[in-house]
Amino acid sequence: MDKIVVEGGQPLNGEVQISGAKNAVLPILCATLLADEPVEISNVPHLHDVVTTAKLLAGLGAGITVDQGTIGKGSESGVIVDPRSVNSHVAPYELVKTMRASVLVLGPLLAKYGHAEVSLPGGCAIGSRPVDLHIKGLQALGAEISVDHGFIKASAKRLKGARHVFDIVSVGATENVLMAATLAQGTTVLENAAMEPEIVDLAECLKAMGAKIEGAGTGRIVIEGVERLHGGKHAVVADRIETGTFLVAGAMTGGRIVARKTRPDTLDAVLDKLTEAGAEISVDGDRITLDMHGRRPKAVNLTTAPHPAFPTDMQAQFMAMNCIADGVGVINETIFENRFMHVNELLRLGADIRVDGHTAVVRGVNKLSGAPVMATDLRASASLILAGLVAEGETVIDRIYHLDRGYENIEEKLSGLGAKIRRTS
Ligand SMILES: CC(=O)N[C@H]1[C@@H](OP(=O)(O)OP(=O)(O)OC[C@H]2O[C@@H](n3ccc(=O)[nH]c3=O)[C@H](O)[C@@H]2O)O[C@H](CO)[C@@H](O)[C@@H]1O
Ligand SMILES: C=C(OP(=O)(O)O)C(=O)O
Repeated sequence: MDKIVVEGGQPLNGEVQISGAKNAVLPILCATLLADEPVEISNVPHLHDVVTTAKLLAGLGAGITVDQGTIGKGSESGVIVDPRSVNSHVAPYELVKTMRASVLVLGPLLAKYGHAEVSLPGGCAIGSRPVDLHIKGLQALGAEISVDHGFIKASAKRLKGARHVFDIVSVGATENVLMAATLAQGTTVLENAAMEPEIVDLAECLKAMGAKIEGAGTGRIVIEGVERLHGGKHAVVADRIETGTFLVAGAMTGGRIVARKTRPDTLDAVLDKLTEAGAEISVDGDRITLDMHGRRPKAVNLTTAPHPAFPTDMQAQFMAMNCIADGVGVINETIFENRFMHVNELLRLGADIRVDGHTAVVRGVNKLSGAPVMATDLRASASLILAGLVAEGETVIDRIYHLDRGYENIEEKLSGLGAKIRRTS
């Protein structure tokens, strides 16, 4: 099994190109099922989760063409999905269990073909992650849904537009119901919808396919159903979590990082916290420059909450920063019940962290010391790399397959900024 070895102590300096967002490309690939013609997606990051989604779509019968020439090189890598040959409506356990976002084929299959069977995704390291809100939202549009032998079985002649209020804000449930509503009869109004930039990007792609959507990016999305969606082209939005991860790497190491081809307007809460930590941040078009001028970061308090508040997907990385910051930082995780799996591993590197329920109190120490650690989930893996970048000696991170789900070429990108990092098998 591959491991990542990081030798700490180098301040990071230089430019890094940000990839397309994992959390945008996955729903967008699922949305292509709604079309009657091929859909061309560009700025597709080369990630394990993208490969899994492509396998899932291919398993349903869709034609997938990958631009092998450019994918993974950070240029305009692309995927064309031709949904005309779809002949199965079943998402099997083998694929869904490895990637929860597979449940996002439920809404599109149901809306387009009137029938879908999708394996229940089950829990994962960060929490139980039920899909009841997805089911309730689709039922509000008239779907008949049962959960049987571990599968969600959904059917409907044609979905009907309705007003639906989500009990709590859910990114995935908003996406599933939004996609389904594009082909429903009549108007759907989604209240208490998630406002994440990835929802906006999905809506942009759907609109390029002929969908009629207003209000994406607000808590109220209005969708006027259409008879059919055509083919289209869409470029995936930049990954705000990848951007934030590299900026934290710059802040922790006292360096200067330029993140380019990103979307600064999607990162308000993260940039505010980095400024609070003492970073000088400047924004110029699609570039963000972070300069620590060699300073040690100051500890920050933060509470995760739905967008536009501080993202849970950046919590572990900021915890790593607080570990070596000046002062005490209090971190409240309000989205997932078990998203402190990285704490025990950070403790192995010499961090001082106390956890009480959903709160972690992190006292900054003068130095961390390298040790073997184990990645438990995607962002936990990123936090361990960040900690390794400032730890004395070598940090060896095991189970890095989590990392490959969501970061494109992370070793190459960090090496390009001066980090001493390598992958071993
Ligand atoms: C592929 C993708 O885009 N993943 C992101 C998405 O996950 P995901 O879409 O799974 O996260 P949700 O926004 O749905 O989850 C928010 C909260 O709602 C709960 N919930 C959700 C659905 C449901 O039916 N019932 C229910 O109780 C969850 O357990 C969680 O406590 O948003 C999360 C929150 O920003 C991010 O951390 C993930 O990176
Ligand atoms: C939790 C995450 O992803 P997923 O929902 O795909 O597990 C993440 O991107 O941090």
